Amino acid sequence: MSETIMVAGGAGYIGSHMVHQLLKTGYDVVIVDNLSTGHRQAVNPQARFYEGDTRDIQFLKQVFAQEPIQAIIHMDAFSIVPESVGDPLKYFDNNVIGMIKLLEIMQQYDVKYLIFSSTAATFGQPQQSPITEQTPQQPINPYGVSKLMMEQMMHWVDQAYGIKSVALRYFNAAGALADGSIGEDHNPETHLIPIILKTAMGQQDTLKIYGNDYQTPDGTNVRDYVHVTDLAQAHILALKYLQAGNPSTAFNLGSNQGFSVQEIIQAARKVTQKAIPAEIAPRRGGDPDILIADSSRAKSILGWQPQYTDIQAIIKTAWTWKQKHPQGYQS
Ligand SMILES: NC(=O)c1ccc[n+]([C@@H]2O[C@H](COP(=O)([O-])OP(=O)(O)OC[C@H]3O[C@@H](n4cnc5c(N)ncnc54)[C@H](O)[C@@H]3O)[C@@H](O)[C@H]2O)c1
Ligand SMILES: O=c1ccn([C@@H]2O[C@H](COP(=O)(O)OP(=O)(O)O[C@H]3O[C@H](CO)[C@H](O)[C@H](O)[C@H]3O)[C@@H](O)[C@H]2O)c(=O)[nH]1
Repeated sequence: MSETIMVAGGAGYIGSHMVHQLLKTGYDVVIVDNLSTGHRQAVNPQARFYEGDTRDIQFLKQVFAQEPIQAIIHMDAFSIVPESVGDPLKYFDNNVIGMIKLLEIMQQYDVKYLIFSSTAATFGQPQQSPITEQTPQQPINPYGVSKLMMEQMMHWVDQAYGIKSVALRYFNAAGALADGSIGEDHNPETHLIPIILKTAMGQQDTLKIYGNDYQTPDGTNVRDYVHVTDLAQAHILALKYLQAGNPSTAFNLGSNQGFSVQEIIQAARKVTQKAIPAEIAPRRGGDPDILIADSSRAKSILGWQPQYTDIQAIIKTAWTWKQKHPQGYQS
């Protein structure tokens, strides 16, 4: 019998790719999602879907009473940096309380393995680049703080109850399944690549570049873009790592390459063959200058081998999704 894995947030952008990858690998999948930022249409029909909120322990009990869940992949959270700066309590409420309730249910139902979507935002404005797992975590926005608190809870519940976990600190998730059947659709969209592609499609006139006075070669923020299916694969490897009896830990997941906002726009112009008008706008709140991952530990310990190493190839998958779904999901 195949193992049953719960994907919390499985109707979201990264979650829907996670579900696809698990099903393709032969796992049995349960999705829990309240559709607050996810989409019904992104729910894979081969998985069993329970619509509800992870902060609702009665709802979680109903799910766990019915499903033989052996591990949780915890992707449900709010994750927009500038929004978290304006409304920190929204982030502490959803992210931190959601984690407490998921850990409670794991303890009650003796579920031993947790793989968690953490983030580069836990590092804040790091003093070193690229960022390793040894780099101090000093978040500079409420989103990053909420994720660091969640990582810290995982440490203590391992000590107390033996719940084993891996925190995967993604850098900037990008791209879509190569066939363009699922992809990124947030409303409002705040992420750079989908907004660039909206502009390429003519759905907005001009792309705003949030600041060109950062401490970077061209003054615009530098980020490390990692393909969403490569991220999904890392979770399966992390689960196997825990099931082999290895200790709880964290890994940084990125491409080890940094691209400025200007460089991403240039790459997208090449992929789409569109002009993509852009203008400099004031800084957005909470953006660190440069975030680049050192993912060598994930490669050596998990055997993670990202398939996408070229930024244009990553953008091309997002463009395929956008061309097939110009208005995103219908529901
Ligand atoms: N997108 C990135 O670049 C990035 C980078 C680092 C980390 N992450 C993390 O990865 C995870 C997934 O990100 P995403 O971009 O796919 O976001 P997303 O908003 O597309 O997906 C999150 C999903 O969780 C669901 N959800 C949120 N709160 C919930 C709750 N309380 N109960 C049930 N369902 C809930 C939403 O409806 C949505 O389907 C998040 O935890 C995010 O913090 C994302
Ligand atoms: O219209 C836009 C949108 C974004 N940007 C810039 O593009 C860069 C990337 O911004 P995104 O919003 O795409 O991504 P973030 O780096 O803010 O954050 C993302 O990656 C982080 C990890 O690095 C977090 O985990 C978070 O969940 C996820 O949203 C930033 O410098 C931002 O200022 C623009 O200039 N114009």
